[in-house]
Amino acid sequence: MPVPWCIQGSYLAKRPSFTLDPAFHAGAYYVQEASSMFLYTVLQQTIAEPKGKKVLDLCAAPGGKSTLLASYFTDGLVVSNEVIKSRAAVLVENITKWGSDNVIVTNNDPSSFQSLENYFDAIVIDAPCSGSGLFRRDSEAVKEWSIDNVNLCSHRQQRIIADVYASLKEDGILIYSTCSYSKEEDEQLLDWIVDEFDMQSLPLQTKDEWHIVEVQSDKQKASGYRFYPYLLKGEGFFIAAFKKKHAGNTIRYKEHSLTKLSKQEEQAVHNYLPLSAAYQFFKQGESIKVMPEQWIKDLQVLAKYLYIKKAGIELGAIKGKDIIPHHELALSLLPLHHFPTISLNEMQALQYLRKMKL
Ligand SMILES: C[S@@+](CC[C@H](N)C(=O)[O-])C[C@H]1O[C@@H](n2cnc3c(N)ncnc32)[C@H](O)[C@@H]1O
Repeated sequence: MPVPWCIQGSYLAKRPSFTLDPAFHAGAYYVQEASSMFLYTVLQQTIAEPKGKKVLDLCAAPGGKSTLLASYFTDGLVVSNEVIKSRAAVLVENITKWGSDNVIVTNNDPSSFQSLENYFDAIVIDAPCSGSGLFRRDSEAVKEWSIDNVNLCSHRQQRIIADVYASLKEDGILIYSTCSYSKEEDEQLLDWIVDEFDMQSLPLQTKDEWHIVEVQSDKQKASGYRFYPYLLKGEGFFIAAFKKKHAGNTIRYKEHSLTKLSKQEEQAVHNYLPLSAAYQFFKQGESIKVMPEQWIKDLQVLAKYLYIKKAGIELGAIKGKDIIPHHELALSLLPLHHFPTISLNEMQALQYLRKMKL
């Protein structure tokens, strides 16, 4: 059954064992909660032309929103950031499986983005929150809830937004969401955004049959959208969108240079993977990576200010005359038609994944 507010989403009749599905390991789909997928509708209504846009997913692990963004901004650049190191590793795994070549994963505190003034066309902040929206399915969330934690989360959310505000361009879109029902993290936070910054709330269109509840912030300055599990098929969720009214300073970004391939290496790699001129190869240590050429300059800028965990697709390494391919290449969405393929049944695919002999 389709998720009504996201064309790519489907409800499953029952939860299968994903770990026993080779397609799951290949990144053919990503398992995520239906309410969160409303992000797709928000994007459609606020960024009708995704081509060439740069978007930051600031609180990205484990990667649900980032996979959705990568599929929406196929001709754009997605910077997928997670501050917690262990969670950033899971994010890298999920983005690798998804296979998009236009995602850069970073592992930074939101304050690191302050130097990138006027840089992003859109920022998604799926904020760390007190989690009351998950009470129905997660008994731990009930035990951990306290009013002190709600206040702590609200202050943290303010700090996070303040940290990245400068990096949003004029007319840039800020999408803010939580999985909390607390007004301190939702409606009151929206008022705080309008009071504190040059931001205009963007009302969204919803269909009556979706049963999403539109709310006004306490001071009536902004619209927000609440998802209640007793009204729709999805968990508790809150989302709102804003547009930045005026630009900050225009600055010249510094760049970190990438290691280019030698002519010989370039030729060997091109023979192995004949991609069009729209792609550029570069080296990181022994590994050869590839990214759309149009984002290479941005990668150089981002590498100057941020800790890059992953950029583009890892092709493999050159060993003498051979190219030793990396598994990431097989998981990628790059055109790989010229490689020989063999068909496996489900059992063989699982055996392969368990590193057993076929
Ligand atoms: C709601 S989760 C994000 C879920 C993710 N967007 C998805 O769709 O899969 C919030 C994330 O914020 C991260 N986080 C925690 N403290 C943070 C902080 N101070 N600044 C930025 N992110 C933080 C958490 O580690 C967590 O990964």
